[in-house]
Amino acid sequence: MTPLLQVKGVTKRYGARLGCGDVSFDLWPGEVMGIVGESGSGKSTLLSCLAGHLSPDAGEVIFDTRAEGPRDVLGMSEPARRMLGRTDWAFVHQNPRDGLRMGVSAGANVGERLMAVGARHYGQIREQAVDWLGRVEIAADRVDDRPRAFSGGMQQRLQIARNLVTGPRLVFMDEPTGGLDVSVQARLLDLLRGLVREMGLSAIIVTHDLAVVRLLADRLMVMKGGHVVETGLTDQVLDDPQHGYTQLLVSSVLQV
Ligand SMILES: Nc1ncnc2c1ncn2[C@@H]1O[C@H](COP(=O)(O)OP(=O)(O)OP(=O)(O)O)[C@@H](O)[C@H]1O
Repeated sequence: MTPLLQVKGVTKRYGARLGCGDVSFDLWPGEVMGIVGESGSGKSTLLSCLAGHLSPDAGEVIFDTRAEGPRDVLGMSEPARRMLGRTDWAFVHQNPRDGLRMGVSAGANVGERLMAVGARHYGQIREQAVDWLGRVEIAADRVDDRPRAFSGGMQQRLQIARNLVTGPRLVFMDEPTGGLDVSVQARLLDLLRGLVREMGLSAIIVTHDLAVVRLLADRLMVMKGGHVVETGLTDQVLDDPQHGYTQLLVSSVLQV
């Protein structure tokens, strides 16, 4: 089996400051990788490098594309990478406003992703959009409402529907439950877990919240000061942390 994503020695500096240093791992089809660490540990920098939003100073990111097999993401042209972002990849932002079009209806937010991959039949697009709204627990009679009229939790669920409707192979998530009330977070996590399992999604999830990775991630990477200090199966790392920093993180002594 070919890894879905191969990350080799990814390093990003901001001037003299290290964003992330020499990060390497393979992500396998259907696998969910969690990236945890305190604020400033390099999680977002790494995610941005992997998703092609930032150019690393060194390293390779190779993605097994549906159309052409393994391709070097960093060497791709911008249009090719944008196409990947509309087809094989999805990105769920912490703030739904960064991932939604606030000026168009909920149905259009979901439907336009289908159109971007070639869907043309209006009736079918609308039907699929309503179906997806239902899957993220948004009632069909809200299909014509704009996201602005939705609560934070609903906006996040809409962003998830918009991202998953085209059946991506890899979903990047940046603090998907951040900024939501605790009760809303729990519901969203349940929903996400159901979708990840049902669709056999591969995902990379950056979070501060160990409960999120406990529920969603098969494997965990712990970052500190831009470096990966520990990696392993989620339950193993959380139940029997080897690195002192992970032990602090798990015992919640560290404020993350
Ligand atoms: N645009 C930037 N310019 C300069 N330094 C940056 C920039 N973005 C991040 N950094 C630095 O890179 C390091 C890693 O930051 P990064 O945002 O990746 O961490 P993080 O783990 O995602 O933190 P948080 O959880 O707070 O988002 C930090 O030292 C940060 O100050």
